[in-house]
Amino acid sequence: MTRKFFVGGNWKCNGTTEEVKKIVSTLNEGQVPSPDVVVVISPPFIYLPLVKSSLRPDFHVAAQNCWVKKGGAFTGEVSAEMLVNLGIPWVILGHSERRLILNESNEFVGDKVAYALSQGLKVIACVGETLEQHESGSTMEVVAAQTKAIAERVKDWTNLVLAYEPVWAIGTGKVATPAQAQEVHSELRKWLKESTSPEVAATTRIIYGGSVNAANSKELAAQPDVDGFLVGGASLKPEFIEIIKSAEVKKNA
Ligand SMILES: O=C[C@H](O)COP(=O)(O)O
Repeated sequence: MTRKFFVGGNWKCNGTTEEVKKIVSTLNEGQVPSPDVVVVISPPFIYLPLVKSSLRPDFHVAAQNCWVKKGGAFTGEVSAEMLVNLGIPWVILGHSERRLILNESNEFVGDKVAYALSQGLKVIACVGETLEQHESGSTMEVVAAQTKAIAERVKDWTNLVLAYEPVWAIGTGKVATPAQAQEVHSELRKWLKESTSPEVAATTRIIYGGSVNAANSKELAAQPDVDGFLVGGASLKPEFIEIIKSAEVKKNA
């Protein structure tokens, strides 16, 4: 069963209009093996229309969050319906920066994932352990609990990509080794097989995020259970094109 390589660029809360135009122009000029890789660019909400209208058509756009249910009197929120209305196909949910800084619980993230999928959005759902949890050996326990909250609410995993992002590797320059990433991805796939179905386990893409750059992406991509990346800092730089090209490693695998 082939899982199409997936590379997401999460711009987080970065960029001015001028910078956004520059990054998009670099992306538009990049030579990438597009039929073999799904590329999804996730700018802040305010730049979604600009990026959507100027980005090359073979790359897709994602929001970085959406509200947990139908819109209404929820000041400051953006609903899944609004994203659909704007023609935004993807949304990132459960990023550790939201789980930890904004106290989004496993259940809340699970509810968001289920609602966004029900509205027709495709979801990149993030899971991952903190440094403390990593050092105490509870990585799988944490990641399984986060994934369980999603699995309890979602039956159809077709439009769901899981991003394993160890918090200790995010923005720190301290990337998980290929072996560490492979171990968690493989355990997570095993968990999916036992807790959902063999088909979901075989077809769901599990992508890695945390200090991915052009220098480490090929070795990470070579791991059998690493189906792509969610890239933060490096997605704002021209090297993002090189990271996308690491999809080539899968062809030769
Ligand atoms: O969503 C992306 C991750 O948080 C990784 O960020 P980073 O590549 O800057 O470490």
